[in-house]
Amino acid sequence: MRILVINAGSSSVKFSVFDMLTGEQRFKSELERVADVAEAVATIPGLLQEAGVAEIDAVGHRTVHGGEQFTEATLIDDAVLKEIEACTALAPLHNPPILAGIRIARTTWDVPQIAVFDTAFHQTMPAHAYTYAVPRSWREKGLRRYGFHGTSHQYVMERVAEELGKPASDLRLISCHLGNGASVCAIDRGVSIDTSMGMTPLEGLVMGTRSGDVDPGIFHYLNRELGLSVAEIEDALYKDSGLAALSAAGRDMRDVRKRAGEGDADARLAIELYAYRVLKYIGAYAAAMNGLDVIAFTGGIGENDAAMRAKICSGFAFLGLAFDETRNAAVKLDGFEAPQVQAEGSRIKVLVTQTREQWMIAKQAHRLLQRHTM
Ligand SMILES: Nc1ncnc2c1ncn2[C@@H]1O[C@H](COP(=O)(O)OP(=O)(O)O)[C@@H](O)[C@H]1O
Ligand SMILES: CC(=O)OP(=O)(O)O
Ligand SMILES: [Mg+2]
Repeated sequence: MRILVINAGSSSVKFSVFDMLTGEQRFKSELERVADVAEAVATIPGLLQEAGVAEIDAVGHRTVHGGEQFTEATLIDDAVLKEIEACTALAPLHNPPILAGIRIARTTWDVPQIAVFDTAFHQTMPAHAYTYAVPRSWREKGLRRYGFHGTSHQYVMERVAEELGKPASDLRLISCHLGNGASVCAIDRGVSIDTSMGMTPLEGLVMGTRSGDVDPGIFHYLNRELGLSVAEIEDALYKDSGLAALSAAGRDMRDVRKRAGEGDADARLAIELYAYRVLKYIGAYAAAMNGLDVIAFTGGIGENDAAMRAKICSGFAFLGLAFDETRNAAVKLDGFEAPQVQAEGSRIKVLVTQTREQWMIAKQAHRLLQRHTM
């Protein structure tokens, strides 16, 4: 059984082919800043042919928004496609390219296509975490927090549990997925109980081009004072905010770091603000779980930016986190390892690991197909 996975995120499209019998990755391709996901998908059959893996048994699609209707991996048919389309308004940056990918994949590979949802893992959140305090008639329209990056947070949970030799049900874990999009998730004994993204992937942390939390009061203010429409404001909060707005270095943390190193005050503030927002969420989630055993970092920034991890973790000495700067600085991930970077005797453990969204998607798709053929 060979599964092709398509992961269309906000800053890249990642393709992988896995042999499910051995778990081996037979093909991998990552395209950055893709203008047209359908076009990117169209190049894949040729690349698979070259790699000698042209025969595909199923396609797994990372699907960002599944609303309330999808709580697990789902076989895509016309009706499911329509339901995913209905969630598009909730993730305007993510769902359209994903849908384009699904449509072309269905015509390219005549095999089962499975949607695996970013939102599914967070369907365990209690009402007090997912409800917005807004009029009932709005809430009846689906206005609530959903959360994203669930596939990544779930992988991190499993990997951390494996590394520590304890079941996830024994751990209070905060997973920090710091990529181009970024979110923090409170995983209380194996279950997502809160996460920083909300109804859309706009809430929460400072991201590459997204603002994260802002006061909803800015909408009317900007409309009144600058004559901006609601659509223009939303567009700017998604695409012209975050790191990209804070300094002239743009959305890539590597460039922000470089400028900050040259003494640029805006870039320094961007880093400060980024770390502070993550720290605030970790503090809140430690309280929400009545304690904290592990902080885990993943995503491009979480995996690679040792100084960012150090800055965030420096805020938790009061909870018994003793950080090992040397171990942290030495982390260089090139596989599935999950090094620990706390000092000896630290009450809170800190792990760093590469996320494996594509592998998780393949596994869930595989499990679904096995259930269907039994
Ligand atoms: N060595 C590094 N130091 C700091 N940031 C890094 C480093 N390598 C990658 N990043 C950051 O990771 C982000 C992309 O993360 P990634 O998880 O690959 O994104 P995506 O959300 O598209 O999946 C970018 O902001 C990039 O700057
Ligand atoms: C939901 C989300 O923000 O995804 P990504 O980080 O891939 O953009
Ligand atoms: Mg991503």
